[in-house]
Amino acid sequence: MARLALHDLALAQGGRTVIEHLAGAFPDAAITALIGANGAGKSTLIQAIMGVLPPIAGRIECTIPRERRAWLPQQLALDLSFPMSVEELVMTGSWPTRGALRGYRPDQYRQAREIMQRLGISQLAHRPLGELSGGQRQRALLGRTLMQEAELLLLDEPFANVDADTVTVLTGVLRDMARAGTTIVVVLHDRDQLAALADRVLLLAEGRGHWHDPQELLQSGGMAAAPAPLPLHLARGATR
Ligand SMILES: Nc1ncnc2c1ncn2[C@@H]1O[C@H](COP(=O)(O)OP(=O)(O)OP(=O)(O)O)[C@@H](O)[C@H]1O
Repeated sequence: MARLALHDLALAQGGRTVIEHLAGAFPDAAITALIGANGAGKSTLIQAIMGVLPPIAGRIECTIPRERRAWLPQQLALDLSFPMSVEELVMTGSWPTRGALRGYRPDQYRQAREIMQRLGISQLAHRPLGELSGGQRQRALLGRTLMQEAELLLLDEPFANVDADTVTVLTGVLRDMARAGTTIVVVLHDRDQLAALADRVLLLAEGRGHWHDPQELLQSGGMAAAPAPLPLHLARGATR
């Protein structure tokens, strides 16, 4: 049985129903792309899976322990004025399992160094977060989830405002994480990114969810040619 499944789920925002009768399982050790027009409810579903938005009906079944669930919010949602270096941010990935007050072991520093190297940010280890570019910041945030050894990773538009090199690095790391067993759900808008990443697709439209095979969806013209966003027939179904 899949480690993350939705059962006749309904979600609301500000008293208005956004999604209804959503059911299905996210495949383990695989990447599911969450797509849909603006306002279709992608971020709402991510919030519900993370447990910060209670369902108004149905339920979310998740057997992955809370300390192994990680969430990369949209970049705009982050407060980066907090004085912290890249290395310190990556190290906080050990907090959910080890606690914030216990100090770090030498092997954890080693692990953080390996992660920063994998992400190409070793030279930025002692740089404050506030001085990073969008791409550098996104690499550091993904580094934190690697440190956490996340088994469920939710990402909300991780490629927005990042450079092409970062897209390549992040894509490789996400594929490796899925291969190693992580269940990944990623909000995407771009056809090329969907082709490069997705093993499965959950399309939200008209308040409902539709599961697709990515190749079938791409071949059927269900997504516009790159790099355009989703086609209008999907946007029309949005419930904003
Ligand atoms: N805090 C809130 N209070 C009231 N309504 C909200 C709130 N957050 C979102 N909504 C509404 O809920 C609906 C779904 O929003 P959501 O952010 O989940 O969409 P989305 O698919 O992630 O959109 P986008 O692609 O623009 O990020 C929209 O109609 C939105 O206006």
